[in-house]
Amino acid sequence: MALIELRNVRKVFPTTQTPALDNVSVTVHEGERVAVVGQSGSGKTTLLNIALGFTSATSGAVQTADPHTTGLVFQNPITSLDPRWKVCDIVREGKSGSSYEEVREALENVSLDPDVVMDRYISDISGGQAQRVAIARALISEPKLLVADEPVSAVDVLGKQYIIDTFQHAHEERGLAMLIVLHDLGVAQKLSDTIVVMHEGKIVEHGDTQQVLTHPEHSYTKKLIEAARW
Ligand SMILES: Nc1ncnc2c1ncn2[C@@H]1O[C@H](COP(=O)(O)OP(=O)(O)OP(=O)(O)O)[C@@H](O)[C@H]1O
Repeated sequence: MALIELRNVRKVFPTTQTPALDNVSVTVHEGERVAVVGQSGSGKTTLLNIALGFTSATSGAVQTADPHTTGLVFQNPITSLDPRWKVCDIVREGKSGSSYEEVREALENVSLDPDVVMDRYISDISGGQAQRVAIARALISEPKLLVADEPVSAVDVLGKQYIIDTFQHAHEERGLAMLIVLHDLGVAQKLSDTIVVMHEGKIVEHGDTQQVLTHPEHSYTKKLIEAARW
């Protein structure tokens, strides 16, 4: 069953002439992990916003994610989380009626020490820690699907590994499906079954992640892989 489906989607923002998305088709099936990669401005965030129903498509067919079974992680944890809230309240917000123990466990699952961070304000933790708090909030309700925009961008190498482990664990244990925007092809390789390569609003390559990354067909994908070696 499809959790998200975009078919031949086109998006033209009123203020710009060039389409942000041009004939884009992406499906996320139950238990499937789909990574969207491409350089800045290629349309990745627009694709997520349409998949979530936050932005409407100019044309094409869209089955949006079910908000009741979807966890969300936005691009910038510092601006997407209210700095006046405590960590424990942010995480609790992810599941109404969640207990103290559940909040502690959700923080432990992203390798944050609840004793250290629970009562801190978002303004008093690092960007990388805030990103992990956002992930704890998204996963506390054990959603079927995770939609995330650059969830590892603000974290250091170790933090990145913790997050990869958390996502992998949720996928293996309970079949978490994902639609995830990533800059880092190495992370995409570890975290996705299917990869979508975007360039200037178009999908230039789309298929099995290992196949695409080891045998890219499009020159743009080859360039991205080449650039990632540095
Ligand atoms: N609200 C908007 N109004 C007008 N143009 C927009 C709007 N949002 C995005 N765009 C344009 O659509 C194109 C795709 O933007 P989008 O944010 O989807 O790219 P992206 O791949 O997510 O980039 P990044 O990696 O920098 O987040 C860009 O040219 C951008 O300027």
